Amino acid sequence: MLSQVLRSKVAVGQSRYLSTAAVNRSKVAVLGAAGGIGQPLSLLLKHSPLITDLSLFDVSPMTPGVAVDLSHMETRCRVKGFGGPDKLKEALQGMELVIIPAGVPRKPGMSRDDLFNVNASIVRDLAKACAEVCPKAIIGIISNPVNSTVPIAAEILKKAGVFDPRKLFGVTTLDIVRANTFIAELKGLDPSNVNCPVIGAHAGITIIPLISQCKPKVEFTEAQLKPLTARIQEAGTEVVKAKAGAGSATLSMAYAGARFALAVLRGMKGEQGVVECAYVKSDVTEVPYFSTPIVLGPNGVEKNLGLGKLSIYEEGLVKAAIPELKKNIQKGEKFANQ
Ligand SMILES: NC(=O)c1ccc[n+]([C@@H]2O[C@H](COP(=O)([O-])OP(=O)(O)OC[C@H]3O[C@@H](n4cnc5c(N)ncnc54)[C@H](O)[C@@H]3O)[C@@H](O)[C@H]2O)c1
Ligand SMILES: O=C(O)C[C@H](O)C(=O)O
Repeated sequence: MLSQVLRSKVAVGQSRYLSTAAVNRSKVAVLGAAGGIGQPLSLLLKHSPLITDLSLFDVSPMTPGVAVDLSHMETRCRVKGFGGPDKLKEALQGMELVIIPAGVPRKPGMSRDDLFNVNASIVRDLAKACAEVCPKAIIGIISNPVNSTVPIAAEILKKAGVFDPRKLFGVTTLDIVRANTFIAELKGLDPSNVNCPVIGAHAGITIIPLISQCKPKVEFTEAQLKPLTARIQEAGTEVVKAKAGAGSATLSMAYAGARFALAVLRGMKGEQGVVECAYVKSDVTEVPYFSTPIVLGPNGVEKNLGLGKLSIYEEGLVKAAIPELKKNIQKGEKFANQ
């Protein structure tokens, strides 16, 4: 069962998961819900007892059809579909958590930054609508380039006077999912028992796996560590190449997006000790947005757990990432304020 797969990573214990589900359930919107990520992500969310109402929005006219399709699943969550730009505000009414996978994906040869020209304005407009209709909602942004789209959304929310740094997240969960999987493959472990923090952000060298902090503890020689780090950093490109022009990761991203959304909901409902790495407003390094492990609480970020103890190799990775990330952030902020 899908919920069991997610549960092993998303819940501390089954009884806690079920009792939380019984008393507290929530309203969640997916913006970009008819897309390659949006559809399987909505499927996984519809499967969760943590959600009462799922609001599916996409500019595509097929969105109401996606909602009707999902609504036949024998789970309690109600699903509504909203297709077309004029339906956006209606879709956002009363939402507590908004997950945004709207936007174009990469083709072979492109960087995530090459998506900026199209996706920046999509995220800007969706953030504007959230600021107006559901200003207290927690927002999780999947749309690339995440390193820049999160600062764009932050600037838009600031302009509207509703920015709460605890409530805006760039979704980097897929990097953790990949790190866990690749480490497990190399060490012959069950990936569902591996937990490797991945910090920084979500593009190339800004993706920084902290293998020295992996649980259970794993040892690699430097000759093994470098290609493993590079594989985690370039895993998105591995999928883009394999899909040969048909898009980027959708199914593993839907899994990761659901893992993230359900963790946020568990934190919102008061469950203690829910931790996910995510790209947030941060003073942990010299750049204003940085991904680190975050304790999730009723208002989103409860506590930033920071970098932890880094190996010398990992310190080098952080140092190399900062100038690139700084440029990505400034580009997003400049766009939003022009
Ligand atoms: N953060 C991550 O780890 C991660 C992982 C994979 C993909 N992504 C990114 O997610 C985005 C979506 O990827 P995909 O494969 O689902 O693409 P897709 O093209 O399959 O789907 C995107 C959907 O967004 C919709 N859309 C476009 N403009 C919109 C708007 N203004 N409002 C609402 N919906 C809109 C489209 O109609 C489409 O249904 C891409 O930018 C991709 O790079 C991020
Ligand atoms: O690689 C991409 O373009 C999509 C996504 O960011 C990923 O990491 O799979």
